[in-house]
Amino acid sequence: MAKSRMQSRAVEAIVLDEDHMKQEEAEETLDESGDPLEESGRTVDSSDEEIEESVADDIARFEESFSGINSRFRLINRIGEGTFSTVYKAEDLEYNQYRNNWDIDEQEKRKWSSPGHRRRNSRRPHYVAIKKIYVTSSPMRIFNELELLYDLRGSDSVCPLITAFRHLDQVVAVLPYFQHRDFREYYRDMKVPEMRLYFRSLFTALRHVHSKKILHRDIKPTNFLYNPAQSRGVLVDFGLAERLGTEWQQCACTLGAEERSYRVSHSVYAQTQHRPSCYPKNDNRSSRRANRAGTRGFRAPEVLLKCTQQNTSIDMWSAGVILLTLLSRRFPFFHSQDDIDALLEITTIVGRKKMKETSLLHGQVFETNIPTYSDNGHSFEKIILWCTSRSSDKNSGVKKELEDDEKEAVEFLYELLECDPAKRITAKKALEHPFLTKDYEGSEDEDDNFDLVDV
Ligand SMILES: Nc1ncnc2c1ncn2[C@@H]1O[C@H](COP(=O)(O)OP(=O)(O)OP(=O)(O)O)[C@@H](O)[C@H]1O
Repeated sequence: MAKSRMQSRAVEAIVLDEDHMKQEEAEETLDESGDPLEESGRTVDSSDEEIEESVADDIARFEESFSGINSRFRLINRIGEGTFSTVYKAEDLEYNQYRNNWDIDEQEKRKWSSPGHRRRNSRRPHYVAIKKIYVTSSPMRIFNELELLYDLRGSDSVCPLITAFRHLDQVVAVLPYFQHRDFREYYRDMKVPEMRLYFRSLFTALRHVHSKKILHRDIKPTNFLYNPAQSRGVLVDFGLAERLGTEWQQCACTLGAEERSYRVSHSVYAQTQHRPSCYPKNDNRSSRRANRAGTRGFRAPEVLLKCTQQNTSIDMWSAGVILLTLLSRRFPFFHSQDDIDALLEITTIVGRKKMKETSLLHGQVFETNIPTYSDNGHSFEKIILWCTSRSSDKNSGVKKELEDDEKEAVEFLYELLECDPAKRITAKKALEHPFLTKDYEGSEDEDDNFDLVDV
């Protein structure tokens, strides 16, 4: 009888011993995920294509250093290189020895095949993605990723963990290989009806993740492997994901409106409002600490403002940045060097007034002496028209407008790129939004069977 890998192998394979745990002290503290421009994000779909010599050398080194990997997998190519890992495509040589509940395609085929055929072992090659997590990652971080992936099993839209192995200090995670197209190949010409399909798939994944009270924290195109031909994508890379409520400390954003405004009106900031901006010479307050992990350009305002009670809505903001990218045909849309830059980029759009309000919401003060920021910012309609070279011509008096379906997309965009996390749309509600329900006959996906918790 075939064994299920998750039950029989992963658990015994991942033994992060005490010595290994101690390495945590030497942990790298990198919390910035890959640059959206620099990531390779390539997927090579034909399995036996010529590979570069440097890739072949890299594969040979990996096979040599990870004893036994050759007997289980035939490494084919390097398909991704991120900040925390290198991902290889490989053929699973032991496929027929296990129960492969994760293999939806195979299960679908078996469902329709004759009983005799069903008993026979599958002869076609089965591909997996082997994620070699860099040894500089802390054992806790690796364990966290594997544990969350295990908790998220059972959803079509989250790339499941098949198994994982450790050899000395090297950990590899084995995932089903998901054929997808590189975002850079289609973001310039994706039509609005295709965007509806893309986001239906993305929010189905996020609804599942959020229903388990997990924040992904790194939503960006390269972490959502989308196959336009199947209108289906899967979420990958839970390396920065965390459970809701991890290391929370009270932030002003969760106070009632009355209490918050009382605190603001009695703050040091309020007392210095009528004087020119001044700052204490020796400020002995400890600086605020909050999880800022994520990728530049995709971080929500509350992450940049170091909110200490971040929740699943940070992923909805990042999804909004993807929609803005698709509508504006600009990738990456935001290209900040640091958090201050990132806040200023958002301020350019939402305006100075909104950014001040958003900052106060989290007990922070936003001041800028850059004169070009307007108080009210610019509408997304205007920005999209600018970005797609459709600005109105003042001389000829021709006023350009967005197409009707783009206007619907923009309405949805405002719900995603809402600065106040409490008002931002949830994944569950997003799937009920007219932008995503239009022309869509009910949902048949298995994710509907999960207990949903509105967060
Ligand atoms: N299951 C999979 N099937 C196909 N390709 C995959 C799979 N998992 C990962 N990849 C490819 O590898 C790339 C890197 O994977 P992943 O994001 O998990 O690594 P990472 O080191 O955490 O990356 P980053 O620094 O971008 O966050 C992906 O963008 C994708 O192109």
